[in-house]
Amino acid sequence: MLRFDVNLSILFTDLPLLDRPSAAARAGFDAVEMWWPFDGPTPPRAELQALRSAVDDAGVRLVALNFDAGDMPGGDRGVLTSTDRFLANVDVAVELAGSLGCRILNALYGNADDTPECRRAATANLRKAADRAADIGATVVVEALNTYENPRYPITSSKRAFEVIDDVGRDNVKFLADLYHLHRMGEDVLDLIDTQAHRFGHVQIADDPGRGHPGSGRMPYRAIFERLEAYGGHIGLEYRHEGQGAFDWRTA
Ligand SMILES: O=C(O)C(=O)CO
Repeated sequence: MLRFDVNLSILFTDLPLLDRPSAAARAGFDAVEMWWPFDGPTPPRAELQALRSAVDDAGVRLVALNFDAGDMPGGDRGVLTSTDRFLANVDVAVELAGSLGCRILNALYGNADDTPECRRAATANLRKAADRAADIGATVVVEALNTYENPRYPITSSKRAFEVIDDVGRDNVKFLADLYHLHRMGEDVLDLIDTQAHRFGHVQIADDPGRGHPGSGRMPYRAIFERLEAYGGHIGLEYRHEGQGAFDWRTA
């Protein structure tokens, strides 16, 4: 049986952050995920507690959380190679995730040049994040993004993401298979699932073109969902929906 969660950083965005968990629950979702929702790596404890309460009170489960990734609306896509900022966030993010039973933490690589120096920093910082995440039994995931919407992001294929993961060499560092980004980059997502699903730490979906709900584009979602039955983890709904809330195509 497929388990879906809704990404509250791209859906329900017509509502204030703290109202989104309960809106997701009312829409029939029991699991949520989000990009780092705070300004900066170390928000005030009161803001962290307010988010915990909003998730708990809504009766939904946080199943995935991004580490601090900078100004996402402004085009940042991670701070992994900005060592001081990334490491300042690791304890905070892991503590927040742990307090909510969240076991997936997404470390976006950042708009960094793919130089040997950046690769060394990313590898070292992912190891630190992985070792801290292991304290709560969590997995750190590495995501590939498409170049059309993320022109400065260097991890743009499953192959390059697997290289990053292999360099880190930690069992709890795995791949975030965002099928929309990968399909937009021309990857055969059906073959990827067939051959690499054992390396997936998390899956996110949207349709291509348009990044709308499954069925709004040309991706083979019937075949994708058949193959994901064996995956077992949550599938993050990370699509755009122009109306209020989240369009739940499953009930369409
Ligand atoms: O920035 C995006 O498009 C993402 O998918 C981040 O997880």
